Amino acid sequence: MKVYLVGGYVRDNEMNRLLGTTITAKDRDWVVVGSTESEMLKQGFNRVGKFPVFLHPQNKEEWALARTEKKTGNGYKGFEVDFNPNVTLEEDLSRRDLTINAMAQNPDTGLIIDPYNGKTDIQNKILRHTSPAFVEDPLRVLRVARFAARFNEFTIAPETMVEMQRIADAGELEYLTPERVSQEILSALSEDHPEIFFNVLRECNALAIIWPELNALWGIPNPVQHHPEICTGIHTMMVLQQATRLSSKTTIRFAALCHDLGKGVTPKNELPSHKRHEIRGLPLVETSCNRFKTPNEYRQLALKVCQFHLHSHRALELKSSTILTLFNQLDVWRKPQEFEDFLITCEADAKGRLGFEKRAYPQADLLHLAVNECLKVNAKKFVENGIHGKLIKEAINNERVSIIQAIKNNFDKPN
Ligand SMILES: Nc1ccn([C@@H]2O[C@H](COP(=O)(O)OP(=O)(O)OP(=O)(O)O)[C@@H](O)[C@H]2O)c(=O)n1
Repeated sequence: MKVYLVGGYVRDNEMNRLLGTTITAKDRDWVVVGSTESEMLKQGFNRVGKFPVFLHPQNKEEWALARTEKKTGNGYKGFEVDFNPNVTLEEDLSRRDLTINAMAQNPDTGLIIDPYNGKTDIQNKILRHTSPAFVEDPLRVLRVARFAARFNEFTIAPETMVEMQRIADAGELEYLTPERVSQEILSALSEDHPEIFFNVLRECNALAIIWPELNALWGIPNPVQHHPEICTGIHTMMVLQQATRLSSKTTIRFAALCHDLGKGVTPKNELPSHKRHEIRGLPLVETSCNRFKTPNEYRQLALKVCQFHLHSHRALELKSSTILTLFNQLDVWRKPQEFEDFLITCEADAKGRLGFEKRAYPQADLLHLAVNECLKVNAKKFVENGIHGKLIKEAINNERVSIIQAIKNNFDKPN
């Protein structure tokens, strides 16, 4: 039997060598040629997962028998896998998604085995599918989009884009499980250019299937004075970029994507105005979160940003009592960190507009300061002064409103 390093580990190291990048290569994956399941088990490997994949008994690295795959049904599940010991390294590499992911390395000599010219594609910064087997796994449409978001200087080969469109148009993406789609989306959100992920999915007609509520935003106009970029889809991508610049949290980036979903359902006769889009957006955020089974913190932040982002933008003009109501609605007393994330997302919304990128967002400073000062007010002082029952809450609220008013007085109104 022979073993080779494969996949992301080889790709990342070759990128560093050929392009001078400094990617920390992830865990090592191995492919085993000329062996069998029983031989692997005899050597102490443990079998994991559905495919002939094993874990090394000591270091727990993944070792997989070389295999070929043939599609037998729709979507991701219908596969016939052949892992007989005669499957060659080249055959195994040919079933892999992209040429840059289809290289192997001999661990003894360091030699790179590169039958599909992955090195050349790295040098030319091209994401190119390895073989016709690409279409056999629809998840690859999302993977390519994710790699485009990660390696943002790379372009997708035109012939690969054609294959991606073909997969989307054939309805194959509908067979992907929500878990796999969600995993790809959340991991794309942690890349440096997540907006590229969504733009690529749009380009190959996949976004309409994967996330129709988001896709609906392209072509929906906004009033030009607030949105020189006009299109809500373009605006949303700009907000995502700003959110990415301001924070590494994927919850914030997800909320940025969801904040204007309501604009996609504004009645045509009301355009380009979007009254009540914050409320109209709420069920669409819920639908999106249900579909992707997002963890609760994603849903909570996205709903709050969707409903209250305009309140944040208008903070300098709002009455102090309205600001206090906003704080109560946002539950800032119990969730101060979520409130910070809310403010960052609102700032991203304000800056994610053509020509507005460098504008200050004093609203966040005001609200941030106001919450911190309001948090210092507690019942103790009022109890000591003989106030009881319901009146305590009222006294706390009154004091908080006065504090907010004093802070507002110190803030300049925007021009
Ligand atoms: N749908 C898939 C998933 C994986 N692979 C192959 O399996 C390897 C390992 O997959 P995985 O660990 O999921 O991804 P990586 O390419 O290592 O990328 P990442 O850094 O995102 O984990 C890939 O390089 C690729 O050769 C594939 O061809 N098609």
